[in-house]
Amino acid sequence: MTEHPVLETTDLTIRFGGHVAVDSVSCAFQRGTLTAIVGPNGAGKTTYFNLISGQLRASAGRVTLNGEDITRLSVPERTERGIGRAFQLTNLFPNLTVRENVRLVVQAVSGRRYDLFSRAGSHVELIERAEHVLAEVKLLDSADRTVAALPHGDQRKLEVALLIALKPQVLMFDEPTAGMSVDEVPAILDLIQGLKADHDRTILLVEHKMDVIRSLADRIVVLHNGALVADGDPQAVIASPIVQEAYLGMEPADA
Ligand SMILES: Nc1ncnc2c1ncn2[C@@H]1O[C@H](COP(=O)(O)OP(=O)(O)OP(=O)(O)O)[C@@H](O)[C@H]1O
Repeated sequence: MTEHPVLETTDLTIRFGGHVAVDSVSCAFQRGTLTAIVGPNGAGKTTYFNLISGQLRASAGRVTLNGEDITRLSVPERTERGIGRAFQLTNLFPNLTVRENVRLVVQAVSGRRYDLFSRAGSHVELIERAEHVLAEVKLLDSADRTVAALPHGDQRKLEVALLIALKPQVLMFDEPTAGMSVDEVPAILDLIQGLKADHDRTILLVEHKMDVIRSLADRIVVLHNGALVADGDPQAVIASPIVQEAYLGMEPADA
């Protein structure tokens, strides 16, 4: 029996004036999967993400999380329910250390969710939880450095750390390797690969780079002109001539 999807969009649509940027997209995301959302520039990928995370409000259709309709909820309300989006965090404290930044988020989440259960929110447990998050993103060695002194790649890792400290059910990455130098890319890919080890997580990834998609995705969804035009197993989607030529701009030989 198939599990109920964690996240689902149904006929999700947004119009900007006369332009339909996301066009009646129906798609369900299962727990424990990583889905890459691909398509040419302007296909509607980021807009689709914005509709899921709440930065934009839909013109029609709905978004549900564990069956609850969240279409009209604000970004913080969606975050609270478990939608986490990486690289959108503006709340890094540059003059605090990596560890202090992580502890602040862990503490804030703890206060939010466990305030009546003092044991769960005890000081020792918060510290341990922060160390666990730091270990997961492989930042223990840099934990005492101030954020301002971190290399760019480590700042990205810290952003992932703050995301997972929020304990989201759905983790969204919009071009996580964009702007990275070639030597920084493998670490962030390893990190995202590692996030899949926790099978409670559902990961959505917007990405252009085929090698990244190939190494991470369990499934590929293709958007074109705002509409969902292909959805399935990565190999099959990548190999399909229509997708290669029309939507990914590749020659079949590149696959
Ligand atoms: N706030 C907005 N107002 C008007 N048009 C918008 C707005 N946001 C996006 N669009 C339009 O919607 C379409 C989809 O844009 P979107 O950024 O979602 O595409 P994308 O697939 O993420 O592209 P890219 O790969 O280049 O990032 C584009 O035609 C874009 O110009």
